[in-house]
Parts: sequence; C-alpha cells; structure tokens
Amino acid sequence: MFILNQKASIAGDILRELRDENLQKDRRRFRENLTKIGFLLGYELSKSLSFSPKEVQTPLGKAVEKTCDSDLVLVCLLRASLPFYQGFLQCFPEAESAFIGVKRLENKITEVEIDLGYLATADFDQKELVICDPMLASGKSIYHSINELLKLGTPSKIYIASAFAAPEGINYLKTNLSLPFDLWLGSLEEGLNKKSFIVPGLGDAGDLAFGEKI
Ligand SMILES: O=P(O)(O)OC[C@H]1O[C@H](OP(=O)(O)OP(=O)(O)O)[C@H](O)[C@@H]1O
Ligand SMILES: O=c1cc[nH]c(=O)[nH]1
Repeated sequence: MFILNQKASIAGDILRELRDENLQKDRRRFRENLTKIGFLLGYELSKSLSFSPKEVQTPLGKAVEKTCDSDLVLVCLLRASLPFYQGFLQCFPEAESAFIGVKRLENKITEVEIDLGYLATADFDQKELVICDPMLASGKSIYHSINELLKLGTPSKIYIASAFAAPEGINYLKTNLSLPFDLWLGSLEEGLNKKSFIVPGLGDAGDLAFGEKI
C-alpha cells in the first residue's frame, strides 16, 4: 500500500486545501485539487509499471529514455471520480477508460447500499485496471463496480487509487474482492462515522465538486 502523505511533499498542501471547509466552497479549486492529487498518485503508481528503453533522435543526437509499456484501463466512478480520474488521464494519456455510474443510496443510514447504473468500458481483459475513486469509505462502491467489470473480462492486475481511504473500506475490499489488488492512497484516514462518511476526510466529494445531489 502506497500512501502519498506519509512523506512530506507538496501533496500535503493540496490535501489540506481539499479538506479545508472554507476553501472547498470554491468548486473550481476543489476539482482542480482532486485532479492534481490524481496526477501525483498516477505518477507514483507509474513507478511500479513496466518500462523499456527506447531510442529517440533529438536535433543534436540520439538519446534513450525508458518509456511505459503497460496497457492501462482507467476506471472512472461517476460522479466524484471525474476530476480525480482526469488527473490519471493526464498522467497516462494513452490509456483506455471505463465509466461506471455508481452511487450510495442516501436513505440508508445504518448500512451503505449501492445503486449501479451506466457502464461503458474498453476491453480490459489481460490489461491493468486502475480504479480511480477519490473516496474509499465503506468500500462498497468500488467492490460492486469491480464485480460488474469482472463479468466482462479478467484484468492482469488491479490497482485501486483513492485520495482519502478509511481502514473499514480497505478491510471490506480485502475480505470480499475475489482478485488481489494494490492500493495507492493520498491519505489513510481514521475511520468512518455513523453515516459511513470518512473522518476527518473532506465531506461529500461529489457534492463539493458538482453541487448537492437532490
Ligand atoms: O466506499 P463507499 O462507502 O462506497 O463510498 C465512496 C463513494 O461515495 C462517493 O460517491 P457517492 O455515492 O456520494 O456519489 P457521487 O460521486 O455521485 O457524489 C464517492 O465518490 C465514492 O464513489
Ligand atoms: O466521506 C465520504 C464518504 C463517501 N463519499 C464521500 O464523498 N465522502
């Protein structure tokens, strides 16, 4: 498990702005910060992908750079993932994508239940799947999304990337997912409150990015 804020870096400034109850009222800044964290996590994740040296002709000679050989499919869980996923896409512009409409049912107070809707994906069979969701709370949105995807193919590897993650959600995924996965987190949080919101977290990422759901 990789945790971005375990080592002091500029990522801490971005995570702090995302959490700040006053600054997060600025939707544009909030979305841009989610994109930045997505980009930084994508960059960190790239260090575990396959690379090979490739020659390039410059105006002044030949150079060799190691470039990425991995076949990635980035998974965007609508809505809150959109700006976070965009950061991953900036990092991996050649990647293919999957989009899944998934939301927690708001009237379920004691236990999180999930509503799955739209699903459109590129072929990810034997490719590396990167699940991009800024909030890993109970883990059920990611769990059900991956289960729907697994009906359509078998990835060679699953990465799960979240800006904020609760230990409860991580344990839920470890217990229930049928395939192994690697976690890439911005911050590992204290836990969940009674409404299964991440504490301290940042609140409702989808509402902050796009407006309160009716
Ligand atoms: O781990 P979980 O308990 O499943 O919670 C995490 C989910 O909650 C949020 O989505 P939400 O249902 O609020 O929808 P939205 O993105 O459309 O706001 C967030 O984007 C995650 O997908
Ligand atoms: O804390 C949480 C939990 C789920 N979804 C969010 O946006 N925030």
